[in-house]
Amino acid sequence: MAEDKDIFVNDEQHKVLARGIDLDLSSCQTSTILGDKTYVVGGSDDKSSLSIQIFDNSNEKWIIPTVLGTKPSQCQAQSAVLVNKDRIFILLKDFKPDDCIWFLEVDTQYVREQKKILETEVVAWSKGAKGDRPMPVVISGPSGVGKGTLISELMKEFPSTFGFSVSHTTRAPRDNEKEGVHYHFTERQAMGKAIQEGKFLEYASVHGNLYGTSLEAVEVVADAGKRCILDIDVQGAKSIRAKSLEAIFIFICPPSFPELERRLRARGTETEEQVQKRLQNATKELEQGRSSGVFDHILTNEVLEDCYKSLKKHLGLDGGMDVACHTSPKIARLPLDKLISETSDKFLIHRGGSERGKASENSFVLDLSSLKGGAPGRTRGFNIYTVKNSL
Ligand SMILES: Nc1nc2c(ncn2[C@@H]2O[C@H](COP(=O)(O)OP(=O)(O)O)[C@@H](O)[C@H]2O)c(=O)[nH]1
Ligand SMILES: Nc1ncnc2c1ncn2[C@@H]1O[C@H](COP(=O)(O)OP(=O)(O)O)[C@@H](O)[C@H]1O
Repeated sequence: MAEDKDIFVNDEQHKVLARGIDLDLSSCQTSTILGDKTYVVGGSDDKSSLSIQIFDNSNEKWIIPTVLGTKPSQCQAQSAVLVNKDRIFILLKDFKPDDCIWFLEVDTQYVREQKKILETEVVAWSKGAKGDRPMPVVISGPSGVGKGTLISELMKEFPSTFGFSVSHTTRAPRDNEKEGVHYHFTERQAMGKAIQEGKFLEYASVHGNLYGTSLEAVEVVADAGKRCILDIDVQGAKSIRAKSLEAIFIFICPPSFPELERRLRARGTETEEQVQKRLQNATKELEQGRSSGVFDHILTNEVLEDCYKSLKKHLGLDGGMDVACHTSPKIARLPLDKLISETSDKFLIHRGGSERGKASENSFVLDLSSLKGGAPGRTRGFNIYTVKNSL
């Protein structure tokens, strides 16, 4: 094992910072250097979130960056270290094991893109999550074609395999719809703000209302070890495809236009005006669905049972087993009072009180060598394991 390099901010790294930055060590402020910039995390009076400041060593000025992504709340950073030369790995204090690993991206592709768009200094939070994300399923099709019906059949038959991505929408709830189950019903202004803050994977204006998939909606399903199903329109499917998010894209067609109209009216959930709007949009959606090249499979929902069978076949579910795509992440209990040490892209985490620099049974290795994903979503693909004394 390479020699441990102490990166705990309270001592060694503090010395590196002899450039006029006084860290507030009582509030566990950490600092990390990348090029000319020193990223200082934590230490605000507001204990409800971690503050971030950047000291530009080239002109000795402080910068308050725009902070994107979902931030950790109510916490103090215990340790921080640069990984991959583009993000700061941050271990939080007093947090549950599943919640203490975070990444503050400072120079990833996402952050560089956002800097260009926003024309300001940008950093982005991404929560560390164990386990890989099973490939999501995107289902699109015109209103009334039977998407919801097919999805609820899948969820009923395979409750451990699938989880539904609950979208946000500005449309009013229908009588049978529940907040947080069918949609997160929201005000346009609040949704616009959340979109600006980078919290959405995609969004689109459909039938006069705003609809969108938040990153959180997809990640909570993946966190539960389930395969995410998204019921979104063609524009949303296109934008997910463009982001190269690995997914299976399925488009559902009606057997005929009159049958689509019959189903939509028979459902009885829309006013006449809304039915007309949905039917008008259906022509364009059907054209785009069939010809856009976005969809991997195009199914016709004539007889429900047949279409459902065909859907299952395309999803590799002919066997009918209901199993989670991966078991819930088994995470080694991370010690609280801890120090971390770096050995290339592996980090040794010592339980407080153990002799520093010596691996013990109380030590853990955090292996970041296969990091995947990142802001504005979760960072996945790392491992945690205990260290044997022989290391
Ligand atoms: N782009 C996008 N479209 C969505 C989202 N959620 C729902 N939609 C689409 O919005 C359209 C209208 O949905 P809804 O009002 O529930 O009506 P329904 O399709 O008749 O059940 C449908 O095409 C949905 O697939 C989303 O998060 N993003
Ligand atoms: N294959 C089918 N044959 C007849 N009716 C269907 C079929 N599939 C769905 N339906 C009915 O059509 C209506 C619209 O289906 P729904 O799942 O709400 O569509 P979507 O979610 O695409 O808007 C519902 O009343 C549903 O019961």
